Amino acid sequence: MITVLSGGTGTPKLLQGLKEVVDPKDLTIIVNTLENDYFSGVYVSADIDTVLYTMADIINDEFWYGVKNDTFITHNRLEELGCSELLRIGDIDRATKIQKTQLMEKYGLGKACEIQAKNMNIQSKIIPMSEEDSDIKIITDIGELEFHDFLIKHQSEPEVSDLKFSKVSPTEGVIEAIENSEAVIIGPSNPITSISPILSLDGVCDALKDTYVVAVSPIVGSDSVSGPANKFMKALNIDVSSYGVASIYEDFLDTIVIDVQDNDKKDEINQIVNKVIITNTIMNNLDAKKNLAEIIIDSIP
Ligand SMILES: C[C@H](OP(=O)(O)OP(=O)(O)OC[C@H]1O[C@@H](n2cnc3c(=O)[nH]c(N)nc32)[C@H](O)[C@@H]1O)C(=O)O
Ligand SMILES: O=c1nc2n(C[C@H](O)[C@H](O)[C@H](O)CO)c3cc(O)ccc3cc-2c(=O)[nH]1
Ligand SMILES: [Mg+2]
Repeated sequence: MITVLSGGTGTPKLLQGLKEVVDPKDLTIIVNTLENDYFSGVYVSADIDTVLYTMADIINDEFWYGVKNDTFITHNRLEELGCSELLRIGDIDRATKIQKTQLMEKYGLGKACEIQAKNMNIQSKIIPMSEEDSDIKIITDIGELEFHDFLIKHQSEPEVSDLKFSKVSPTEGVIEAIENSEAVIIGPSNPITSISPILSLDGVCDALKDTYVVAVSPIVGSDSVSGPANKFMKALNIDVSSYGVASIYEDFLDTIVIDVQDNDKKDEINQIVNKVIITNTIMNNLDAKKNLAEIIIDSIP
């Protein structure tokens, strides 16, 4: 069993490679839920839906959210009705979200994900990190912003001085998945708003210390490959580099995979992480995703 910790863009790219390299039924994916919220009366678990759609091969992988070739009839009509929604939710995507909302209210988010994964013929286990409501605020130079306001309305432009998120407890099965895994892969997701929320769950770090953990850095050079991870790390006075990423995970990390552009960082990272693998980590096509996945799997002792 291999467990993967995931957000909604970086790690899903890796998952497209991983599921070609290992049997999907040997994968358990623990997904960030910190930003989950209701939009237009529907529960949106953005990272979970991206992981579901990625594993079901229907993801819109231009944007890393929503279903490919979806229509936006309801989204556009809501706009005309003066009920414009912050997230551009497609019609097929909305159906999945409506069903998840109903299932969740009846059985909880964990069971809802299990039912939807089964309906999509997904062999891997997909577990939300928590079933509890959480909240994340971005403290910026224009005030305290909701995560999606910062990300979408303000296009991640404001300067960030801090982040605040609520503490939640792990979904049943999260700790057990880590304990029963021969390896845990921390994908190249945002270390602050996608991975750290999972690490902050009671029992996760201790469980990770007892298993083989390999992480892929989402930072290349002194910048994120995409998105605001660089701003969030800077706000928390963490070096915006693959070294900075290694320092976040160092208590339990066995191996880190960094990009060829970070060759000069190998020695300093080797001071805090046992093994440093240098390879191309820019996943622009399926071959690159499979290659990276193979290197990660081959690193498992
Ligand atoms: C908005 C975004 O959050 P989310 O959509 O949840 O995305 P993740 O946290 O899963 O990942 C964002 C993270 O991914 C890194 N990234 C993206 N593509 C690549 C790649 O090809 N290689 C690589 N090493 N990292 C990649 C990117 O730098 C981001 O930090 C968010 O928070 O950005
Ligand atoms: O930046 C955007 N992110 C959108 N996202 C992604 C969302 O902002 C995620 O929070 C980020 O990708 C970070 O995980 C959506 C996710 C969904 O599940 C459904 C619809 C959307 C729509 C948008 C959008 O219009 N713009
Ligand atoms: Mg996310």
